[in-house]
Amino acid sequence: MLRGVVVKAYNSYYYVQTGDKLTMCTLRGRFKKERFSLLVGDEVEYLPLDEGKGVIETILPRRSMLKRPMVANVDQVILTFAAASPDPSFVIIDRFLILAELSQLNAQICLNKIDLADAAEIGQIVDLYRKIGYSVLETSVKTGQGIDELRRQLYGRITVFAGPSGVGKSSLLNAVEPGLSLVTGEISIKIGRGKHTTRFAELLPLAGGGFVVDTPGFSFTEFADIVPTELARAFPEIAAAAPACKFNTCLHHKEPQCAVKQAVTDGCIAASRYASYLEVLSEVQENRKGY
Ligand SMILES: Nc1nc2c(ncn2[C@@H]2O[C@H](COP(=O)(O)OP(=O)(O)OP(=O)(O)O)[C@@H](O)[C@H]2O)c(=O)[nH]1
Ligand SMILES: [Zn+2]
Repeated sequence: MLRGVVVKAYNSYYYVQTGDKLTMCTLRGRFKKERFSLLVGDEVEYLPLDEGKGVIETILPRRSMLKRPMVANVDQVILTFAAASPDPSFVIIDRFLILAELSQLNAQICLNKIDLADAAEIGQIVDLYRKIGYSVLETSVKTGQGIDELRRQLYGRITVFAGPSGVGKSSLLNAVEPGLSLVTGEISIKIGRGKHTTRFAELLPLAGGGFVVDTPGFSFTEFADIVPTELARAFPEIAAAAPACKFNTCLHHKEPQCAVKQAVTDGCIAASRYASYLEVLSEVQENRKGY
């Protein structure tokens, strides 16, 4: 029996990667009776047959599951932004972070095109997010800065790259591993019914082990599903301050004796983060009125 990771599901075959070998597997019949849905990212044990074929006998327990796209065992999302061209925006960074947090993904920030930016300005952004507890990697495909570190972050893990269009996601991946081309495109961060992608996710294996999820039009669970009182959970520093609010249903907006608003006044919570929180809160509240 061999062990591997399902990298692609197509025409009732599961393509299982073991080292640099790809095996075209079918699923043992009993799984079909159980209506078990095997996902890209699942770890399996299979019996190898002739001609690069095999039969999947065991599915190992899942560590995590991302719903849209359906991928098992995603270890991290690398939220990529540009230090310039397009200019970074706090609210866009925060929107991506909210979506990652609500999908319970371990989020890292990558600030690319660092060669184009003013160091002091970028330092402010980097410090703000590091203080909250996010890891921020500064990279440049042009000068090679941070590429080795990014490569180390990817090895041995299943990673989703996300971020606005044109920030350099494909370029970064190509710098990490020449020849690997990611089908990218802007994530839908619109409110309401998002676009559905019909193409299934696929895992791209990296030479040093680990995989990158190739997901065109990738969208996290959308804001539409959020209950207003749960939004604060997507902001680690707001969630940390909230227990000291007078009301346990506090939305940190108009309520009196709000510890979050106090922390913003004291400078403990960044004003830009609180502004992003309020912006998304009002969208979430507006959205729920339609139901
Ligand atoms: N100066 C500079 N330019 C970069 C860097 N990384 C990428 N670029 C350029 O930025 C442009 C966009 O890069 P892509 O890799 O296509 O961006 P993407 O995020 O994959 O874009 P989508 O496919 O639209 O999601 C290209 O012209 C790249 O050459 C960098 O570190 N520095
Ligand atoms: Zn409050």
